[in-house]
Amino acid sequence: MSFTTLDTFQAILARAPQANAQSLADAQARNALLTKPAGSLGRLEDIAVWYASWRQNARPKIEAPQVIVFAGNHGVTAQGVSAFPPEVTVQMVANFEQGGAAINQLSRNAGASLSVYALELDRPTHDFTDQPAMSEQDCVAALLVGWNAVSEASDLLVVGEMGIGNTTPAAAICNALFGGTAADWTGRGTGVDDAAFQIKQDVVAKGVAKYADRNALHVLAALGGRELAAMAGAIARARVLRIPVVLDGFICCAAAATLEKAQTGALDHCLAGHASAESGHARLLTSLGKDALLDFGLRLGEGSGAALAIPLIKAAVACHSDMASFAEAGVSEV
Ligand SMILES: O=C(O)c1ccc[n+]([C@@H]2O[C@H](COP(=O)([O-])O)[C@@H](O)[C@H]2O)c1
Ligand SMILES: Cc1cc2nc[nH]c2cc1C
Repeated sequence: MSFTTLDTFQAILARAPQANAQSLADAQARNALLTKPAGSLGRLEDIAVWYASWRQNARPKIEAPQVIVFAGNHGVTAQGVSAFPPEVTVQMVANFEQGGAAINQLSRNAGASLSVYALELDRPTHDFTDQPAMSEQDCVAALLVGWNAVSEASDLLVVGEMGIGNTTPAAAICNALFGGTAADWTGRGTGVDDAAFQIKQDVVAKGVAKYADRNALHVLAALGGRELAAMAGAIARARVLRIPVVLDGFICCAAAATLEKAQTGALDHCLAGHASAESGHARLLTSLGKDALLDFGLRLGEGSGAALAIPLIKAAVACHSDMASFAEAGVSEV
């Protein structure tokens, strides 16, 4: 299964598998037998049952989490919307490859594999205040990088990104998809000063005025970037493979939102790993109906907040699958 146009990609979303109702019921039944007062593991119980329903297994394990970081460059940086120069994207890719970035440590800590895909860094997207950031063909190519990056052997997926300037396309996508004003969705990203922050809001408003009337996947092409499209492609492939996904911060969730807008329920296999400090992320999580697992004030990207949540999800599944029942342990029930 693959695709060559945004329409055929959208058709894949429409046919994607749902959670398995029988595994959900079986996991709920198992949860009720475990040696703990009913409900005493709180959200850990909900996470484990949800995970079981996607894996079609009432007693699942997490043994092969995968973290994938996609990197892209953005023509819109010419407008002065980031606190850092665009060369930092390729420099950070080298840092990922040398093991020196936060995501290297967080992936290792979580027992996850890490792979990095640099998407045509020497060919930035177009400045969307001038013309669509990507052609349909460019967007499909980036979606396919993400689609093909997901390992069939993975049992939990984190997608992250690196791209100087990419909080601007993320804000523009959110504004186009969910309405409101540019100020509702625009934050300070890597830490822009007041003057650049004003420019950034104007840039977002300009892009939204041009392209907000398009359907969600065409909004991704016109206002997004290659690493955002690659994240969307990977999240969609994970759905087809029944691999649960942990969403990261503002940019990751903006990319994911294009799937949800294209096909309601397209993110049912996803948890929100954390609430980013980027203003706009809280509103985005509310719009997506997701409640973040962690709220640690992170605003790094790279998949860092989602990777930090992997051990929590592993803990939930370990309790669910490996605890003894009251009968097995000889513990009296009420
Ligand atoms: O994940 C987030 O919520 C997040 C919030 C702010 C910044 N970032 C990271 O910072 C970069 C984008 O910031 P900016 O200011 O260049 O648009 C990009 O590499 C992201 O990974 C990430
Ligand atoms: C140094 C640096 C590291 C990053 N990681 C993700 N986005 C980033 C942005 C900068 C500027």
